[in-house]
Amino acid sequence: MNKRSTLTLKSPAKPAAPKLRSSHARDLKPALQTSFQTGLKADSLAYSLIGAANAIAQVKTGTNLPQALAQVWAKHETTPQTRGAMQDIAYRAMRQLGQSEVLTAQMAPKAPEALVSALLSCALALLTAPDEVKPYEDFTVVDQTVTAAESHPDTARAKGMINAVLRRFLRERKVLLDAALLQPVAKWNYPQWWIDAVKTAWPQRWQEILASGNNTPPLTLRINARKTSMADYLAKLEQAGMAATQIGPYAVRLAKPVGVQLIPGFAEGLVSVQDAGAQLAAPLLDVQDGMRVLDACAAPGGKTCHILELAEAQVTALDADPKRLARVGENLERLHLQATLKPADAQSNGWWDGQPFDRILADVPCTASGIVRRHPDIRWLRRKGDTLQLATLSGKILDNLWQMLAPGGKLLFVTCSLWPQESEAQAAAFALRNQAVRLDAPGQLLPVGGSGQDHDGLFYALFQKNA
Ligand SMILES: C[S@@+](CC[C@H](N)C(=O)[O-])C[C@H]1O[C@@H](n2cnc3c(N)ncnc32)[C@H](O)[C@@H]1O
Repeated sequence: MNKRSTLTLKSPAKPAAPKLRSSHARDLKPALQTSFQTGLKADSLAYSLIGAANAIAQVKTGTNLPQALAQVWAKHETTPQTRGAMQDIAYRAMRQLGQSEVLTAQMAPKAPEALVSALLSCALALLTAPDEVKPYEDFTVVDQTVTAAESHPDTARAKGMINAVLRRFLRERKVLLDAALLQPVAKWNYPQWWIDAVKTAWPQRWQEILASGNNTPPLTLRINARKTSMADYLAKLEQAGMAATQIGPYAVRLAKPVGVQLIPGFAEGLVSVQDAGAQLAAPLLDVQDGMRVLDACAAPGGKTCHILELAEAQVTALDADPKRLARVGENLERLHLQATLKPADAQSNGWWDGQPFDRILADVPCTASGIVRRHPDIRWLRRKGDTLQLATLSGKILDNLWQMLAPGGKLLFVTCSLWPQESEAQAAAFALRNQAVRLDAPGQLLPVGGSGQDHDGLFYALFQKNA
């Protein structure tokens, strides 16, 4: 039996009657019924909408979006197309969440329950998309959102309200949007504390930074210098009919993002996917053949592999998360490279053999506020206090690693943060505490567009230990 007929069998013509909760009282805040099978057709927009809404509702309770989507996919029948549609809707919804929630508050008679609110956010993200990238007709979105609502016990009672809200939005779109956009959270689509933090840190460029975080990211590749050259790989892309631009010594940006399975030479290890800003790390570390190198926060291994593509070094790749460390192993294998993998805490030295390292890369855990265009859920998951907590952890990691650096050796400190507390202030305090010599490095790279610039927000500081 083929996949399609399996789907049809599982999909009755009429949605199963939703089971309503015994209590619908708002203050009980019931857990989401994430496993409920809706009976919708897996290839319908309604199915994708309720799946995406489920993921968004989970993000609101603290799960990151990739994990939330993976959970939805694990519990519900999906095809690659359905997963693609759910993902697309969920990412759009995250990028527009501020606007959608303000619009919902304007139109809904009372605060909707979690899944209802998430479903409305998914629908509104589709309805407010600019015409040129609008994936569905407005009337289809409204009809399918109501069908989705009807199919699930957490939303069925709100079906009428959802219908009324979406139809009102279509009738009064301009007035409603004009009013909503007076609120910064709706205009910029970030929590207010985040907007304030960007304004404080980057008073001249805060608007550009916030706006760029709502763009969809490019697909940038890193050429494997061991296996190919920029000229040869660009020719290969041209042969494959894929338009691309060189945007760094090893960086190529594809005009149109595609799945990795469609990238020429990916499986053979000719290229990897890596942001152009992240590709600065390995060259800055200045690794020479034969050196002992520690990549202290290595997973998933983008920078580990780049280091090994540039030099025959003895690399130890450390990460506190063994599952993430396994991904370093997979990447090394695809690229035919070798490193010693250590699941361990970079704050301690219990795992260290006492032999100093010539180079240390400290790509420390941080708020990831510089990579929100790739991870639009981060802004809704983070809390203001996270910055200080993560800066304290990374300060401990840096001080510990410094003990393991050979005299004359170099340590490269990297974050993908926009907050100075995690980056420049941390670098300055570290240099002072350890009498580290500060060498030339880019410092803060802001994730703003412009000619020749297309990278995430990263911070680089390079230190040398006195010989
Ligand atoms: C920014 S990511 C590293 C990205 C990686 N360098 C790359 O280029 O692919 C930070 C990593 O630090 C790891 N981490 C967090 N706390 C750690 C600790 N105390 N010791 C070692 N690794 C840690 C996380 O598991 C995460 O994989």
